[in-house]
Amino acid sequence: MSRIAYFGPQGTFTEQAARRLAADDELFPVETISAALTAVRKGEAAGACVPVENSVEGAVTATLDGLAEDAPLVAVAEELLAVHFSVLTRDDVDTVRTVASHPHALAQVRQWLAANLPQARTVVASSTAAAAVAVQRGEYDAAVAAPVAVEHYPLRVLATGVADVPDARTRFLLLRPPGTLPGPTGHDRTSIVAAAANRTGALAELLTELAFRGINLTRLDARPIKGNFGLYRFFIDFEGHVIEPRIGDALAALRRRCNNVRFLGSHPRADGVAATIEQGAANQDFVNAADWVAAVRRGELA
Ligand SMILES: O=C(O)C(=O)Cc1ccccc1
Repeated sequence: MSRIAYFGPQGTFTEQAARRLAADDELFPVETISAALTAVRKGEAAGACVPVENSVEGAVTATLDGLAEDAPLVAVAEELLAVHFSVLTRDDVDTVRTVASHPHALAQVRQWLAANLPQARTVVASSTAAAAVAVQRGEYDAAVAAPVAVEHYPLRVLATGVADVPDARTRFLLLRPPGTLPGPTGHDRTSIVAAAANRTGALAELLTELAFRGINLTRLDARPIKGNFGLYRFFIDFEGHVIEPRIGDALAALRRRCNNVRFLGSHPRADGVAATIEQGAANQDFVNAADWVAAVRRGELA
């Protein structure tokens, strides 16, 4: 049994994801995403569970920035959670004047708040569960939190199943130090981050290397490189596993074009969607083509 840090405190959506991703491990909460990554880098945790993207608000920037900087970590598994919120308050609150939550949660209930608590001001908390703690302490009137939060923080449930977008989902990663990779399944995702050069077509060249090999992208995010205004890192997720010939070939090409490519992991997709294989771009096509070149070099074929 190993120790896994998760973005807490207790009762976050991330804790629920961690329970699924590391069911046999000892989980412990930390206050920020950055602290979860640091715990792994310092060897205080064998892994970390953090949110990475959301179908309504997009990237979780603390996770992306944390993965691009400092010692490398790799994603070995992911989990997808359907996200519906509960709105929690204290018994002594008559009128809700302040509503606290994680920025991604507030963004997903904007319309509900406008319709149901129009008088309330929103306040950002470090996580949904941290907002529940703050309400319990009397700092704010209500929290937008995960349904499980009431099991940890005895608050009054004002509303359940709150979500402006009914099928909103958040994806979470289990991150570990570089080591053994999970095996390929046919429904994998590979993630990289690269700082494309600041010249015409640099990003297009990276993407073209993937497109040429029939590799389907699943996400593209840009993040500023701090301290270098106007320069960006690109986080690129695509179908496939680094062990596959077509993916290995693409990664080698990206590395040729850009020597700061960082590999962020290959692992099974939580939604089980199988990789798209384009005509002439199956792994066997890559193997056959390499064999053909080898035969030509041996002088056996022309
Ligand atoms: O704050 C939490 O509970 C988290 O785990 C982050 C988050 C916030 C909003 C939606 C999904 C995950």
